[in-house]
Amino acid sequence: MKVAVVGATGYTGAELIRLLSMHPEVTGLFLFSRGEEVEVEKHFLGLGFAGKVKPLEELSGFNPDFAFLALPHGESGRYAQELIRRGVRVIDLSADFRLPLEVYDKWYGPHPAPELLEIAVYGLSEYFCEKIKTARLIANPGCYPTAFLLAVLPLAEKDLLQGVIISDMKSGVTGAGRSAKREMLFGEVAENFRPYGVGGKHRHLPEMENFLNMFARGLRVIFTPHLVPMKRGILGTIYLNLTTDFSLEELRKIYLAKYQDKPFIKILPDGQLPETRAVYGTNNALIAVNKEPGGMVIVTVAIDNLGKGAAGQAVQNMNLMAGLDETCGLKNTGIYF
Ligand SMILES: NC(=O)C1=CN([C@@H]2O[C@H](COP(=O)(O)OP(=O)(O)OC[C@H]3O[C@@H](n4cnc5c(N)ncnc54)[C@H](OP(=O)(O)O)[C@@H]3O)[C@@H](O)[C@H]2O)C=CC1
Ligand SMILES: CC(=O)N[C@@H](CCC(=O)OP(=O)(O)O)C(=O)O
Repeated sequence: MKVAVVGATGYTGAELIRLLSMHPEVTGLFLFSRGEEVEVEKHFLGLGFAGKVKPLEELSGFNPDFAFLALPHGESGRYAQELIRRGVRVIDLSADFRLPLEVYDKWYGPHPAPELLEIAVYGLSEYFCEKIKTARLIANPGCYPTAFLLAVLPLAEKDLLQGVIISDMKSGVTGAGRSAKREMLFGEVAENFRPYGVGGKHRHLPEMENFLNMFARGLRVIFTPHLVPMKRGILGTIYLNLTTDFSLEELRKIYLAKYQDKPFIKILPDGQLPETRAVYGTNNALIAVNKEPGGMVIVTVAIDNLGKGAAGQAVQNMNLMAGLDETCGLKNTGIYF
């Protein structure tokens, strides 16, 4: 397969290069970004891929089987238009095709390609697998919503939840992208731990609620993200109220049954809890289910924001679209220490 990565000089771009250059079915990997043509090694010394990053203008003369858009919101939509018109299947890592138009406009501003929204499929691989297989345009989910939805949907889809869901999440700094921002400087982030977007202000809240509402009605989400002084990883602690009392054993059985044939989702046994180093570099999600004495369920979840939260899930979606095993090129990609 010939595959293009557009926005190859960013963090998710780098992770896509790492994964796609090792992928057994990718025979041609073509990289594009703003600026002059340069060797990949000039951007990412040691990444081990010997190609060049070409200027974005050259994308117009090129028809790959798949194009990954690793661009900022608003930019992706414009490139998707042109690629879809030429018959290229597109996996967009930005938020451009994740939400209904009126919700997108409210949180992100005017939509760059609203006419494509009707063909976009939300790329949460474990839940929309059949639609993903035949899709021309994938809206790859946000990192926090991926962790949240994987942790909550097994109970939501059985109508076992009520009231407010508290979603307390922490992310490493690569989640914020590679462009220079004062609040992401080493001096601001190192040995520091801070919340942000508190009080319903984070743009991943509507994404969580929109897809949660497809499976269960009447639930409200309180989402508080935090920035942790580490490079990659997301840890979520999610507090849930049940409609009926279930034992911990019964709850675990629901999760195990739901994800039994899902190779990237691991439900941890009693006594084990997720941690970010255990998913570093992988496409895995680790989930643990627990209950506190008052009856609330506490689901903890760990993913790599650049893995299952972005590039890993994007490659999983390409595998599904290409009719390959979904784990193709995604096994053994992690690092522990
Ligand atoms: N980082 C993460 O963990 C996650 C990111 N995402 C989403 O994936 C997308 C990429 O994220 P990430 O890799 O972190 O972002 P980065 O900021 O690290 O990289 C962005 C890329 O887009 C290019 N770019 C920036 N502005 C423009 C523009 N106006 N026109 C064309 N190209 C442009 C950059 O090129 P240049 O080198 O020229 O600046 C770079 O190649 C974003 O939409 C992000 O929200 C989704 C899930 C998780
Ligand atoms: C640490 C950090 O800043 N994280 C990002 C989320 C990144 C992500 O998943 O992405 P999308 O932008 O594609 O929705 C944030 O909070 O905005």
